[in-house]
Amino acid sequence: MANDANQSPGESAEAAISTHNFNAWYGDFQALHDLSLQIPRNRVTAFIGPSGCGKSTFLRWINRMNDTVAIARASGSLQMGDLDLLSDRTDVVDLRRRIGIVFQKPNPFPKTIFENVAFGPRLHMRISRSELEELVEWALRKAAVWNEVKDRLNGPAFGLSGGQQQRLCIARAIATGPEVLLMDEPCSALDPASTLAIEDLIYELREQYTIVIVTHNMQQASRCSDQTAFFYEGKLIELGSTSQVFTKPSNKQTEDYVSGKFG
Ligand SMILES: Nc1ncnc2c1ncn2[C@@H]1O[C@H](COP(=O)(O)OP(=O)(O)OP(=O)(O)O)[C@@H](O)[C@H]1O
Repeated sequence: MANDANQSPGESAEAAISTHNFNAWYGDFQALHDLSLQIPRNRVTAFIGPSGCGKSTFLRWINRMNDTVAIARASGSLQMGDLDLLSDRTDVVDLRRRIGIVFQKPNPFPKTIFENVAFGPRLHMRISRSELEELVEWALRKAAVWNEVKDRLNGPAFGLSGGQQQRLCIARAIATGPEVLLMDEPCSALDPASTLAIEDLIYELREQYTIVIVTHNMQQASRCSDQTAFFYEGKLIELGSTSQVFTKPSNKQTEDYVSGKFG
């Protein structure tokens, strides 16, 4: 794997998501301050920073998970192309089809392996049974888990290992044809072999998807991302190509964090 060190982050590639002067609160507590950044299309962007710095909050605003948090509010702009991600008029069901999310702990539905992947397409698309079967196979192949599950598609998803369940969740997320995949510490519950499998997958998937990964694992950010954003106390401190942020950070706080002095 290689980082895209020659790209000027967020500038030379077209932006999939852009935010300007974005602020977010939980009640009176301001969790994010004046964020302005671009997430380039078909790249992997890593969000790093110590616990509580607002990484997940930002991710949750991107696909409106915070709609269920009564005390959450935001200001500023957050756009996917022309689509205003903060508008009350935005169709949130369609938005979540376009922006998939994979969580820290694999969370398959209590259904069969097949039904986990078929769920989203059934909700969003009108397709025949044979088209659905093809789509499920395509998504499971793309998520690099097909060979392990092809003979047990009607078996329970909970019967899979943690790493397999997480790849199943990735298959479920891509089956509806999203443009963006958000991953909130997707490997933190996995063993090293499964982690490496998911990292390889993330790097391959970027050819078709825009990926944002939140991670506490510095090696992981440097292995599988093109650009890295360092957050601290709700502020974006530094954004650059991953190789620059890890080898020549321009900010002292970034340097201390990536070198393990705090966090
Ligand atoms: N539902 C909520 N209600 C109130 N405060 C919240 C809520 N969710 C998060 N916060 C607060 O917002 C701040 C940012 O939290 P967030 O989860 O975004 O941080 P994070 O950088 O993702 O942390 P971690 O790396 O530990 O997951 C923290 O101070 C947290 O306590």
